[in-house]
Amino acid sequence: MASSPLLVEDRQVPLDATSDPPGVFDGTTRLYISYTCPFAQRVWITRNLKGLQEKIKLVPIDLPNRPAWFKEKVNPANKVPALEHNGTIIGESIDLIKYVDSNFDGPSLYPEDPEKREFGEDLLKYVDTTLVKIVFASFKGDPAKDTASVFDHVENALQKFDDGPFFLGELSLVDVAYITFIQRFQVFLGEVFKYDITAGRPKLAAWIEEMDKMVAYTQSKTDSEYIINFFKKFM
Ligand SMILES: N[C@@H](CCC(=O)N[C@@H](CS)C(=O)NCC(=O)O)C(=O)O
Repeated sequence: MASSPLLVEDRQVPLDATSDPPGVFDGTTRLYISYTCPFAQRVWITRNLKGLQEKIKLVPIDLPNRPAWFKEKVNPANKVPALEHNGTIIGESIDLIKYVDSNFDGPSLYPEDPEKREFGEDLLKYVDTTLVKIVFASFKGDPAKDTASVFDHVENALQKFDDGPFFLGELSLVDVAYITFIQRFQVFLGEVFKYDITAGRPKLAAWIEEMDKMVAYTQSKTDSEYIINFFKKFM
């Protein structure tokens, strides 16, 4: 299992419409994020887990008041996460966590075992195409009922490999891809709907507990109050 580096970084003030751009394409590797974006958080955690705090510079952006140069010079899609590396910009969080894992030093976050890799690919597809969509849609309905199939899917997936508490046994990119949304859904559904997503799901409860031991992840968390207020817009 990859160990979490102990380095906890101070948060910088996000760049906004009044900020000058960094020296884009000057050879520095930069990860553009928003501190509150669950997609960007996946890449941030991957960078931390691999111990790349010195090699990949974090550039937080104030998305609601983002600088014009972000779209013009950095990411034409105008979204975070975006990674500036070797003269190019790469986006899309799932592609990016794989890219960072394969193209930088640090412990590997994807097992070699073909069975685990195949299962991992299915799970990496499922999270954004199914889980996130169904849970968001449930905010307008009855989450305890409407989300049962997806959280049961997660519970069952966590039972497949018994050589560790993580989706593929050992810690991998799959855990990183899921935790940023699962944490938010746990907070929001618990607070607003009084629905505990871990009730009757011991593997899910144990997995969240295990993830909470990793400073590479915990230092990237968004606070509960922000999550609750933001997700209320989707009700
Ligand atoms: N599919 C993308 C989604 C990225 C995304 O939607 N990022 C949001 C912030 S959480 C964003 O940049 N939104 C800005 C906008 O859409 O204008 C990924 O996985 O990276």
